[in-house]
Amino acid sequence: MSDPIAHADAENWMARWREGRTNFHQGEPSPMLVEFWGALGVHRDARVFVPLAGKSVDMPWLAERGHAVFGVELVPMAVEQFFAEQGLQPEVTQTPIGPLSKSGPIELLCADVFALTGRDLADCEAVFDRAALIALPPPLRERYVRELYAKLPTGCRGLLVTLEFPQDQKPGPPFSVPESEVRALFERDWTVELLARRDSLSKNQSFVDAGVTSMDVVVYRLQRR
Ligand SMILES: C[S@@+](CC[C@H](N)C(=O)[O-])C[C@H]1O[C@@H](n2cnc3c(N)ncnc32)[C@H](O)[C@@H]1O
Repeated sequence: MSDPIAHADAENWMARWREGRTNFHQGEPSPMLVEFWGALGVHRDARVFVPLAGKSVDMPWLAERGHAVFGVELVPMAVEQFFAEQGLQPEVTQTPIGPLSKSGPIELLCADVFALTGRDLADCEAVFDRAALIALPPPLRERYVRELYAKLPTGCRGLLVTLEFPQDQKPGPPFSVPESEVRALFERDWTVELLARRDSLSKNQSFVDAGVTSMDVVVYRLQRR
């Protein structure tokens, strides 16, 4: 990882997992996934890319709907915890960029997402991005969309979940990513449709405790042109 910002960010995530600072993790599938996945119209056997996957239970939820799931997560501890908590014993093979753990329809690659190639993503017909774009600081966000999303194939559909709150009231991650930034990042290559904007401050006590005065969760439907 030659980019110093990416390197510092990676170190930070390693430390978070080591120290158990993983309050982004949800024990239940993301409500926005459950509510809006159907709106994408992705067929059952489509392969779904889950970037910055953590140990998200959104992966088994997608697998239960018939999808093949391709998650990518940087931190080995997250990958180990995912399979242990799901009661699965994956088969592990080595790839040029990291170990790939596979159990049934779920593949979880332990690697830097920026190391993926177009070939790795060529057969992903959909992407689910929760706490991924918004986990990255501004310069990496730009790289993430321009480099990584650019490797997804034409016609690929995505569900993107973001947060919007006054960033000066609480430093990221997660970062507030306003609609204007989402459109500036994606609209060159992707059709962006806002599906929902919901007030979610009362569901995020740590933000209330930090003095944050407003917070929306925002969901977009993406389609690669
Ligand atoms: C905020 S968490 C969200 C995890 C998951 N999407 C969820 O909803 O629970 C972001 C995750 O991205 C991982 N991550 C950060 N930078 C990464 C990178 N460059 N490549 C792959 N994973 C990365 C972190 O280790 C962390 O598990």
